[in-house]
Amino acid sequence: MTERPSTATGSNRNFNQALTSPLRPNTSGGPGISVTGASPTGSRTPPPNENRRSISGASSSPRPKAKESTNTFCRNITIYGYCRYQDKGCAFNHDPHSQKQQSGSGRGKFNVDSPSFTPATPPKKTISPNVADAAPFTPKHTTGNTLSRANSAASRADVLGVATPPVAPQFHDPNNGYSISHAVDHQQNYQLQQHGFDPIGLAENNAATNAMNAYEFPVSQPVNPYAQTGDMFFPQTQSYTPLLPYHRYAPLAPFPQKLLPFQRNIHGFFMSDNLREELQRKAEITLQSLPSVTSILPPAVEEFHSLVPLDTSNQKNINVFGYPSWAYKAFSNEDANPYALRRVEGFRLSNEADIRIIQRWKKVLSANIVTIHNAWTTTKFGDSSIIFVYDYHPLSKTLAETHFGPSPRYTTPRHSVGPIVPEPVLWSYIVQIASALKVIHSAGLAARVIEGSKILVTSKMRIRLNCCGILDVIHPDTIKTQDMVREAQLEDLTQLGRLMLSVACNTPTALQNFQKSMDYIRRHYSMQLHDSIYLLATGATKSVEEFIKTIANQAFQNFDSALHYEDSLESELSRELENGRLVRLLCKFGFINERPEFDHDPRWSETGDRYFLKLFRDYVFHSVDENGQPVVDIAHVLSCLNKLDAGVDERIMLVSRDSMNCFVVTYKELKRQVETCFQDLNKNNRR
Ligand SMILES: Nc1ncnc2c1ncn2[C@@H]1O[C@H](COP(=O)(O)OP(=O)(O)OP(=O)(O)O)[C@@H](O)[C@H]1O
Repeated sequence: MTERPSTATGSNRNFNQALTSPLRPNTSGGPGISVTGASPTGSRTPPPNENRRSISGASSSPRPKAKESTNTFCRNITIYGYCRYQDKGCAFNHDPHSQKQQSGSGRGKFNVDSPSFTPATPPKKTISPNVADAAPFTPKHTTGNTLSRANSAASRADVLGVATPPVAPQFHDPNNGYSISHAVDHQQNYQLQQHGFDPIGLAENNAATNAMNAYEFPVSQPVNPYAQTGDMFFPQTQSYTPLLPYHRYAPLAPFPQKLLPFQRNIHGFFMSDNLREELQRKAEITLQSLPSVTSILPPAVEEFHSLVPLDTSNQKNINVFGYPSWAYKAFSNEDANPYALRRVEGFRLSNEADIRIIQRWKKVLSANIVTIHNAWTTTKFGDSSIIFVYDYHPLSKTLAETHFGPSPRYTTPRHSVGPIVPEPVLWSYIVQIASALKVIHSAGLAARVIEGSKILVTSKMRIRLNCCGILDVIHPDTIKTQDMVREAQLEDLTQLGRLMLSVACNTPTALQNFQKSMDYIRRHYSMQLHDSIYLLATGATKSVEEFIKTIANQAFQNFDSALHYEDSLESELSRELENGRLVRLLCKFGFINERPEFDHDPRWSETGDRYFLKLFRDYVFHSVDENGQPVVDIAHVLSCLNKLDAGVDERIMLVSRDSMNCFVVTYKELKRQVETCFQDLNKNNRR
């Protein structure tokens, strides 16, 4: 479908009023310019005087005042060449000669019959040499039309994210010889009157219209295209001032593949499949539930319900806490969010004050610690248990499962004598755990859970200390004094060394033969890593601050990797940014298109502005090529929707399904129609 310029755009003002029936050609020359000639009814359009008569209900031409009747020439004669009421009581003047005299002698000095103007002195034919030094003309304001022209030429390039040079405005309609530049000028004048410099026009405009102006007057009229009064899809934000054309994609670095400037694959528009899959799996596992008939768990514990066990084995292990412990996922009644409940089985709280230390743990916030929220005792499990509430991290595994489980992440490489676990992985673990310990020790607490089974791997290289605070509640005697806390902090560092020894040697029993394990590390890793693990594991490191100084170079490396990862996530996010807007737009279309009835009007979605939106939907989704084959082109869809959302001035031609009518409209007008229709639907539904 080719885009055709409108043949008249000067009288857009009455567009909405003119659309009483979509099938009636728009003879007023509004933005929906009809290209058909005949009225659908085939009847003659009544003369204006006749119209007036039928509306007023009188049986003859309206009776003018006495003075008017003698002077005023009948308009029916001017327009139709005759007046059918001339001899039936029409009181206007029907004498063409008297009219000529009137126009010749009366109001206007110049008319079509006036002789052409001939200057008395012929103009000088030479141009002053000073003209060459005159300053070049620079337009004061950039208007939307400039943008529109560039956009129409770059329609596909826009959506493909290809930079296009500005296009010279060389539009011409060969059929009627009407230069589009005239239309553009009319349109421009109209816009200037309506939105640009006419204060009344500005005052009358609503936020939706202003939103469009953002693209016409990017510098002088910065307004928020998202701010639309009373629109639940675009909540109003005051502080945001857009200056860019929002319908164009601008990909952010880093770029995973090197493509030529004109190339763009479909993944360029959306987030990567891997990330999408990971997020979807996390969502899926978060929402997983157990059928209540098969569950032996209580239906609810305090405010938490829908408990799902997280343990992968049902063996009771008392190694860490001295009591068996179990982990469950559950949803809160209060905020509907998922949490991880840690139940310590068979524990009886002897002193209420012991549980208060959780208040101090709640304030320990670190990216490498699983945040604790609450703790209480319960008998809901048929025994006396204590429950600790933590953040839930879906799809996480413990460090022990990751490295020593049935399917470890790192295995002995074939034909290789190198280390099993890469050194950067070990440094990443060390830096992250040291960072968590720094926060905990600064708060005057000790972690006491530096164990493979109590460290969660929540994404590829991201680890968090789990179960912090539990030992402080169930064994309060071990941290009664400052010295005891200090000792526990040193023990944290020793445990870190031992854990890293095991991970580096890829066996949980590495400590049993300490010397042999250290030899392995010396052979396969750097001296810095060897020395760090040795000093930690032997208890020679006296504080976490001291330790952090010795690994500062590794901490910076880790920091740099984290920033790179953040960049790539931001790049992924930017690809989804536009999609959110487009989904909201499609939702609006869904509300409007094909609506069976609104306001007791079964034809609502087929008439007025809605008819244009229906044809636009056909243009976007139901186009066919020259062979009648459906055009399934997502770039076309994205391009159209983005331009509609931005409300650009580019024109498109919409053709009715029977091909009997076609209309030339701009995206800007369509956008206004979407807003109007949606607000109509929404006017009684402010929730
Ligand atoms: N906060 C949490 N968010 C999500 N999953 C968790 C959370 N805490 C624990 N898990 C998961 O629950 C499972 C059991 O955790 P747990 O700490 O009991 O490990 P374990 O190996 O069973 O240890 P133990 O033998 O000491 O009971 C693990 O797979 C772990 O990933």
